[in-house]
Amino acid sequence: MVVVPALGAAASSVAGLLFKASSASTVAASAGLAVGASKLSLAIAGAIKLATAIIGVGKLTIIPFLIAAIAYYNYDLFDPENRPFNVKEVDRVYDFIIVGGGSAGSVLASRLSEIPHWKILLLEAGGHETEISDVPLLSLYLHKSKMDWKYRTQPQNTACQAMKDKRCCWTRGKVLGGSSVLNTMLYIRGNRRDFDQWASFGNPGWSYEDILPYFRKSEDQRNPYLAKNKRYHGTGGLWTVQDSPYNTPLGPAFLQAGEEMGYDIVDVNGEQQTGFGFYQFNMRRGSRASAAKCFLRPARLRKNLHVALFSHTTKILTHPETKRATGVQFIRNGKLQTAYATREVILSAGAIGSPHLMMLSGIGPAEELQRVGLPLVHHLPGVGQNLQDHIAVGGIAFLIDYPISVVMNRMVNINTALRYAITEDGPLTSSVGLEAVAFINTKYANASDDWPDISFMMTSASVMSDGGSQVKEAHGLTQEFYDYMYGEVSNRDVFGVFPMMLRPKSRGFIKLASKNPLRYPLLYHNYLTHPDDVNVMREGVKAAVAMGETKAMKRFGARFWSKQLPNCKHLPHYTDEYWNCAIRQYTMTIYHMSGTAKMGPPTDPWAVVDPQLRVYGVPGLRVIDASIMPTITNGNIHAPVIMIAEKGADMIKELWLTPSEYRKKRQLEEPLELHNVTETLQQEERGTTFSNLNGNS
Ligand SMILES: Cc1cc2nc3c(=O)[nH]c(=O)nc-3n(C[C@H](O)[C@H](O)[C@H](O)COP(=O)(O)OP(=O)(O)OC[C@H]3O[C@@H](n4cnc5c(N)ncnc54)[C@H](O)[C@@H]3O)c2cc1C
Repeated sequence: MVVVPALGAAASSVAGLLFKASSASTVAASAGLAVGASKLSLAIAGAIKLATAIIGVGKLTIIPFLIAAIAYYNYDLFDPENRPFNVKEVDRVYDFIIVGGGSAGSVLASRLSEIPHWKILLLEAGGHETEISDVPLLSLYLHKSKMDWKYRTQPQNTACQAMKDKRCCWTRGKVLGGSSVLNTMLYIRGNRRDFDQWASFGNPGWSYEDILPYFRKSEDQRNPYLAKNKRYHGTGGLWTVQDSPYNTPLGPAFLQAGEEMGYDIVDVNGEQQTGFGFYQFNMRRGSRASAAKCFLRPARLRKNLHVALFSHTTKILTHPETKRATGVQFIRNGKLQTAYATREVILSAGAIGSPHLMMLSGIGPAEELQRVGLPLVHHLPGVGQNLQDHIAVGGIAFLIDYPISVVMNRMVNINTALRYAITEDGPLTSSVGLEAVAFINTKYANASDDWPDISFMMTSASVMSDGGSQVKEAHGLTQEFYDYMYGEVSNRDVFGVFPMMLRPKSRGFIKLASKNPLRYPLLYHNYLTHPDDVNVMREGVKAAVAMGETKAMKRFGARFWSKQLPNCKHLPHYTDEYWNCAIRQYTMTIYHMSGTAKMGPPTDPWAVVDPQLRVYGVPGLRVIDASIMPTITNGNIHAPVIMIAEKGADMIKELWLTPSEYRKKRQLEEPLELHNVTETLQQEERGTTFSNLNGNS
């Protein structure tokens, strides 16, 4: 907890109000406790100041009250497992330097610092997460805040035509925990074929059977029914996975709609991906379980881990002859500083940050570096290429007749704030209304493959549910577009479906804008430039609209908000031509940028890292984050990123520990469940069935 000595008037009065209103006033009557209470009061006021400074004041009037309530009722703010310490001074030399304390970087710092004789430095450009970033319903308030890098793509005419300047907003976390602090916490692992395909590209060790133990390793599955399925799920890991504590009647209805459409109800992270199911979330007791919280906090007392916040890395240092990565330069407290790594530098700066930093350090396409006047260290044409993302179409909403959906001005009030703070449930634990998921096949997918090409993200809310205050801003929609399309249905009860295209064939890229490390790179999304993507996306939209016609959804009076989009009005509604135009207007990123430093064999000229995630031609440098995906996985990518980091950490240990040290560590780590799995597999080989363990049955 950061305590800010000079209190703002609003902060003090909310903290005071809370003390008066609560039974604590009686307790505080005792002199000893009064001291503690005044410390708590200071802490509450400090938390309010910090969170409002980061997120912005006045966006939501309930915020100061909510923070005060959380700080007051939440014992874990004072728990020893609190935020990691931010080192005052960075030492000169470490064994490993990790650049970027995001999803992957948090896992790596945690796992590598398990080895007491290794000294680790974690450099993060942002600061700490706050009480407000913990609240699932409010995650959209974090977009465009100080925790967001606030990237915008270059204007292109294939997508995002309804956005300001025709530029898509690419939110990325600039905070310890990275994008895991801003994301919607959906826990989806992808499809076994994704990883088998990675292996088939020439990446041994990355097949589904190879990587499945790493998913289980980090997982702490809190749904007892799913946890029984030990082949697919782990318990006792650092990363909590739980069901949503809050659902509306629309979630179960959506599953019934799936059955009407002929799909199974499945555990989408289990045996079969195709089908409908409730989402699971990376939450712990209703609050965000960010990568920083789950992986770094348990390591905060380790002396061999130095976490340096507000440290913007500007360059990877390399040896002039061997090209070996020797350290990094970074800006902290306005000063350019240097730290050296005796073993490895690991880039975990994300799919934009990692290739950007490589190019700034002379590692990338030679002609690109020459263009901006940077000296070449190593020519690697694939750096910044192969950019992939998942897109959906925004604004697909269905009006309903009952006051049951997530309408923000009804959901966020003093009662729900107190309920969240005291009982850790209620509407504020809803991840912006996301409730259920479907993996379906359009006519372009082979249904017998169980490799669906569209995912429905079902929400009990849509763009109009907050009266145009946050979603519109986060997505960068123009005011005219919002007013024309949704003005008349602002704050009405609706549910929404985002049809997300799972395996895009279009590829974007990242270029340097300048050799100044503080200037953002140029981002080219290239969405919908491949005709197959247009076809799949269009069919996905048609399927989403059809879903609203099921009996299960009609029970609520569901009717598609069918107003024609301003740029497509000239085309007959509901035709393929109309939808082909519509998908280019409110094109919505699902924030899954990946692939910009892809893994591949030495024979692949576009590969940036080898299957051990070591950068080709630059010894001592690895990339471990979303950038290394050769192809994007079939679903939201956070769980795969955590898996990549778990596997990456293990490969580093295997290289640098002696074989006996490594074996000992693995034996200690291997959780009980893995033994059970081996046993179960042996039983299966002997002919016993698996069905009693299968969460889908
Ligand atoms: C709004 C949003 C919603 C999402 N929702 C979901 C979801 O519900 N489910 C899901 O599966 N996925 C979701 N994702 C995607 C998922 O969160 C990301 O793919 C994942 O977090 C990426 O992890 P990473 O480690 O590659 O990068 P990040 O987590 O982005 O980490 C990169 C870190 O590096 C730091 N950094 C960058 N450059 C530098 C530098 N030069 N010096 C120092 N530090 C630097 C950054 O500040 C950041 O902390 C979402 C993402 C966003 C943004």
